[in-house]
Amino acid sequence: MEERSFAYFTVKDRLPQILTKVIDTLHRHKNEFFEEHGEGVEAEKRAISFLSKLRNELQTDKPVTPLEDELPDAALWNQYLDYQRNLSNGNGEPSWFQSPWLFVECYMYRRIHAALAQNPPIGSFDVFKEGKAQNFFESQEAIIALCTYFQELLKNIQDLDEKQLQGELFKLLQVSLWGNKCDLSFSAGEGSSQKSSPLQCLEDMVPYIIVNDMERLWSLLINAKKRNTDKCNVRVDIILDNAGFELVSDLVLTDFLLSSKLADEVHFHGKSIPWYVSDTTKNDFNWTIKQLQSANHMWMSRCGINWEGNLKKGVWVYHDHMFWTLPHVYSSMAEVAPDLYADLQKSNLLLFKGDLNYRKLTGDRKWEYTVPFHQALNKFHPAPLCSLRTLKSDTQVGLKPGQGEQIQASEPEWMVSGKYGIVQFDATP
Ligand SMILES: O=P(O)(O)OC[C@H]1O[C@](O)(CO)[C@@H](O)[C@@H]1O
Ligand SMILES: [Mn+2]
Repeated sequence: MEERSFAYFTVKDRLPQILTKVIDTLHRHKNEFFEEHGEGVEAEKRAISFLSKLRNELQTDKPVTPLEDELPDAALWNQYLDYQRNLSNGNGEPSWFQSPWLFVECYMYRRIHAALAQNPPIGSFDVFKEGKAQNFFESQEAIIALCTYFQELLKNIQDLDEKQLQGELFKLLQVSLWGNKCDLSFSAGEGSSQKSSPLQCLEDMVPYIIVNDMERLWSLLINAKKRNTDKCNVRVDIILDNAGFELVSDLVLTDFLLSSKLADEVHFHGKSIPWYVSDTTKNDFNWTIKQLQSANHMWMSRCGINWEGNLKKGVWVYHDHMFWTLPHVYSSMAEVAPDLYADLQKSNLLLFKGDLNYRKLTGDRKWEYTVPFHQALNKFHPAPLCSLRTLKSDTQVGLKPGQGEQIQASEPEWMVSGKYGIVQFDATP
């Protein structure tokens, strides 16, 4: 990791802050563990000491050590660690600051998971749950605005012509894109909710979409719809990112795809363990739909009820595969998780949400800005795919010559501020 780079500051400042918050959260829940399980205080102490040790290893730049737990993915992690060691040319064990940013960040979340998973009865406690729920509640107004807009739209969706349908798709794509501003690892767990109405300022934000392939997405979807016969369903997959407002915006987008008959089934991919503070797990997914259902607002609860129905009917399917919480970049998916790769091949379109997914799609390298997206994907191509991401890390490809330099000149922080976004598509196999 380069000293004074964005990666360096993340590992030096942000990751220890996140660990401190996790420790504090466990402390605060001590009594609750006791009341729930009649025990748990010992487990909480053990987990805290494990986490303090982890924070110390990070802050004093100790070697990154193999995982010692027996969780199902431990062997794959340790193989990856071996591979990193070989890359460091026999210079011993790479330390936290000498290892790639993507790897150490993933590794930290995996160790947090181990601290809890190894300590029953608090093994399935999600240390980030509170923050995710808070983000949801603080975005209440925006969620109401979005659900209301969407339910109104559904009333006459059958009567919309192609142009109008395209316009609505573009709106909801943008809401889902900007929803990606609301993640919590970026702010080290400090609040980051959607405060204003998500639909109002879309027009003003168009200039900040620096790669905008929405037209190409539309062509793919409308052509698939026209070709569609009863026998062959159009399937869209969405690789989710953050819970809270972003998740609601993704659910609205995917409901639109079904309701407009641009798609027949949607598959969601979430994380199987708590990840990057705000990423969506199965619990968050179900919790969010339940919250909407029982909300004291007609259109919010209508959304929740419909979505529960979609899951029951099987037109919405939730998956979590351990691959999404491994450190591997996506060009190794075919080899490391061939079952997942084969499943994604059944899709007509893969939507990847968020910054971390983009880093893993592009191998998290410092590419020249003008390198084609297809090249950076490095043969990862299970199906046509699109990244919807606000820029929060210094990887960006597929720009026009001079475009990156021009933005850089007026806004040095453009790659990490979350202010710019992309809708970047690649369909070539
Ligand atoms: O939720 P997102 O969009 O994947 O963003 C998470 C991003 O925030 C960061 O944690 C900021 O460092 C990045 O590591 C990561 O890419
Ligand atoms: Mn995230």
